[in-house]
Amino acid sequence: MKLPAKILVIEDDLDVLQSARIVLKQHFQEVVTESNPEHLNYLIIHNNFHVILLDMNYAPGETSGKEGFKWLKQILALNPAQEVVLVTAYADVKLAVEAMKLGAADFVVKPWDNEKLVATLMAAFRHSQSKDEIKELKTKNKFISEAYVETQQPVVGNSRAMQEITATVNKIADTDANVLILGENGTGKELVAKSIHHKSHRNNEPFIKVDVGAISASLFESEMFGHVKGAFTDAREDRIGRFELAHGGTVFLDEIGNIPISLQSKLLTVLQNREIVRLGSNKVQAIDIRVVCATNMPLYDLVVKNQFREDLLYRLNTIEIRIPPLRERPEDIPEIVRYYLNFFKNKYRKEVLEISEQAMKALQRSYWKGNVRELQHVVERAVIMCDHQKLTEADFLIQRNNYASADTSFNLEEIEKRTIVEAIKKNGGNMKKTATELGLGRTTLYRKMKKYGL
Ligand SMILES: Nc1ncnc2c1ncn2[C@@H]1O[C@H](COP(=O)(O)OP(=O)(O)OP(=O)(O)O)[C@@H](O)[C@H]1O
Repeated sequence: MKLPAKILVIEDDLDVLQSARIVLKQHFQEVVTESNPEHLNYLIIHNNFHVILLDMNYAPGETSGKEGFKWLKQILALNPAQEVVLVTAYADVKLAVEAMKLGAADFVVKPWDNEKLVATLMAAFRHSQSKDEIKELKTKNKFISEAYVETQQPVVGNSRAMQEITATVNKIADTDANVLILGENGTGKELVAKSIHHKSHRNNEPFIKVDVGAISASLFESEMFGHVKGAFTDAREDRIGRFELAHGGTVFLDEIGNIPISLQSKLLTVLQNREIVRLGSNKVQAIDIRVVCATNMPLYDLVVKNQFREDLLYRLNTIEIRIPPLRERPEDIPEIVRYYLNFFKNKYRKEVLEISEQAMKALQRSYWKGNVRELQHVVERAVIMCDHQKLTEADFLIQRNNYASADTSFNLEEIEKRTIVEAIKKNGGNMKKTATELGLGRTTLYRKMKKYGL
C-alpha cells in the first residue's frame, strides 16, 4: 500500500529524475519532480511536501555541495520543520555531517540503491508524522493540565437559585446530555460548565473551551475539525481540531448566540452524527464528546428572528440552566465576598482581613452590572490597596463602579423612578404638568412617588 505522502524530488539530471519518479510512485501517493532548483520557492509556498529529496550539485562537474547547502537553508527558512533528504555525489561524510547540522533529515549517495532510497524517504515521512503527533499530544496535555488546575475553583453561593443550579448540576453531570447555560456576562456560566465537567466521568479528559463567536467563518472548519498538511495554502502541517482535541472529554461552546447562521448547519451536523472529517482528508473520525454551550444572548428571540436555527437550539438545550444576575440574588454576595477576600488575601500575602457590616450591606445594595466578575475585581482591588485590617465601604469603590452602572440599568422600576424625578425637575415641581407629561393621573403619580420615597 502506498504511504499517504507527498514527495518533491529536485534533480537536474532528467534521466535520474525520471527513474526516481518511477521508483517512488510505487510507494508514495504523490511524487512531484523538478529539475530547476530556482523553482523551489514557488513549489514550497504553493504545496506542502512531507519530504523533499534534494540534489546537492547542479552546475556541471560540481561536487562541493555548496549549491545544495544554499537551497537547504532556503527551504528551512521557509519551513523549519521541513524534512529534507540530501543526495550527495559520493560518500562524503564531512559534507553529510555538515548538512545534518544545518537541519537535513538524512542523506543518500548517488547512484542510489532503490530500496535504500525508499527506506530513507519512508523514515523521513514517519518522522514528520510523529513530529505532528507529538505536537498534538502536547496541545492535548496542556488543556488537560490547565483543566486540572482549575478543578479547585468552587461555585460559591447558597441562594435558592444557586442551590437549584447545584442540584441540577449534580443530577446531570454524569449523563452525557447536552447542556445550555444562559445568563448575563460574568454570572458564572463558564464556572458552571467546568463544574459539570469535573463532576462527570470525563474529568480525566480535556475540557475544551471554544469562543465560537470569535472564530471567523473562513477558519471555522479548520479550527473545529482540524486539517491535514496541504489541505490549503497555509496548512504546513497536520493540525488537530477542537472537537478531536475534546475527544473523551467536554467541549464548551461559549457565546453560541454569536455563531453566524452559515456555520450553524455545520455545527448541527457534527452534533447529530458525532463524526468529523479533517479538512483535506477523507477519513471519517468518530468523536465522543459532551457538549455544553453558553450565551448571554436571548437565543429564543433569535430563533423567532431567524438568526438562530431552531433545530440547533433543540439539539443544544436538552438541559437548560439559567443563572440569574447577581443583583437578583444579593444573599449570595456575603459568601462570594468572603471567598474572594480569603482568596486574594492569600494571593497578595495580606494580614487577616475583615469587612465592616456597613460595607457588606453596601455591596449587597449595588447593581453589579458585570455580576460576579465585577464583584471579584472590586474585592481584589480592595485587598491590594488596603493598609488596614478592617475594610470599610470606602475601600470598595462601589460608588464609582456601581452607582454609575445603575444609571444605565434596564431595571424597569429604576427607569420609572428616574423618569419621574426628571419630569418633576423639568416641570419645575408642578405636579399637574408632570402627571400630564407622564400620561398618569395625579393620584397615581403621588402613589408612585411615595413608593420610590420621592
Ligand atoms: N458563583 C461563583 N462563585 C465564585 N466565583 C464565581 C461565581 N460565579 C462567577 N465567578 C467568577 O467570576 C468570574 C466570571 O465567571 P465566568 O467566566 O464563569 O462567567 P461567564 O458567565 O462565563 O462570563 P462571560 O459571559 O463574560 O463569558 C470568574 O472568575 C469566575 O470564577
